[in-house]
Amino acid sequence: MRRVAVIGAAGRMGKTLIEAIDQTDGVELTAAIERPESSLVGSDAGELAGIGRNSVQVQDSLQKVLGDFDVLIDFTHPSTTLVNLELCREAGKAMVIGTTGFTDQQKEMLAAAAADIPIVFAPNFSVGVNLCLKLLDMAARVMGDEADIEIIEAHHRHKVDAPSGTALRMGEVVADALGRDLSKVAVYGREGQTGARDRQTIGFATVRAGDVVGDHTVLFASEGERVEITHKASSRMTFAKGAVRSALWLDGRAPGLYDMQDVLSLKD
Ligand SMILES: NC(=O)C1=CN([C@@H]2O[C@H](COP(=O)(O)OP(=O)(O)OC[C@H]3O[C@@H](n4cnc5c(N)ncnc54)[C@H](OP(=O)(O)O)[C@@H]3O)[C@@H](O)[C@H]2O)C=CC1
Ligand SMILES: O=C(O)C1=N[C@H](C(=O)O)C[C@H](O)C1
Repeated sequence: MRRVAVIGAAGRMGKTLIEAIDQTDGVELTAAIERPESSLVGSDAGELAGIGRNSVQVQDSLQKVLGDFDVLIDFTHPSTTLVNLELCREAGKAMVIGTTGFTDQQKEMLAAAAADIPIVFAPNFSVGVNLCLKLLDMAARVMGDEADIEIIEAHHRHKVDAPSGTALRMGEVVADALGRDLSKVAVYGREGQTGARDRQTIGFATVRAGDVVGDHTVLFASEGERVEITHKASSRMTFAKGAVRSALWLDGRAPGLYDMQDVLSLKD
């Protein structure tokens, strides 16, 4: 049985992860952690997630429970994840990281830690989005030189980073396929007298509204036709199931930085 800990246990993803672990054979929730100031510390993690009592008490520190799990699932905030990363690295614990909003420098810290522990790090753990990444590579190679490329994403009002990690990854996949450097060609929103569109650019547009779980569209628009590749998540369970699948996949894996494409065997 794979022993799994969830940090950010009271968050939107934390609660869904606890439910997904409960629904999956071969994994067991052995620790749940929240911010020390949280009023939910000490509560029952199963009750918190709405699945009934599971006798896992929410703890106020990862350090206290380092001996109690094999893999940590972390969907929190970049600064929190980086602290957890060092603790897991020292303790030799595997990690599944779903947090988004890291800077390039912070991503390098994840890569450095992966020299010592196995980590699955992905901006989106759904099967559908990872399939879309493959389709985007193909669409960019076929249409990219002729088409204007725009990436539109929508999320719930509580999301704190923009564009979404998924939208940025989609941009990277398209830019890589076309031999472009995303940091040079990305345009994050437009306003005023912008001038005509530069064909090389990849545009991003962000919507934040209500309870949208996560919508992404990549538009390839040329003269006379356009292709739109769209993914819509209607439940966080799709992300949670992918993260739990990753936790199982990490069992016995060598140190390294992996992503959901590795877990799904989608790499060439
Ligand atoms: N890769 C993927 O497939 C997906 C990624 N995400 C990403 O996951 C992250 C979390 O999203 P979401 O669940 O919606 O956000 P929430 O704000 O609902 O959850 C984050 C949780 O982490 C807690 N937390 C923050 N700091 C600490 C700490 N030091 N110790 C323990 N717990 C802590 C927060 O507590 P508090 O509220 O008190 O701050 C909160 O409960 C985001 O970066 C989001 O983009 C989301 C969905 C899918
Ligand atoms: O914050 C969210 O909710 C989500 N974040 C991820 C991202 O930034 O791409 C994935 C998903 O779309 C939901």
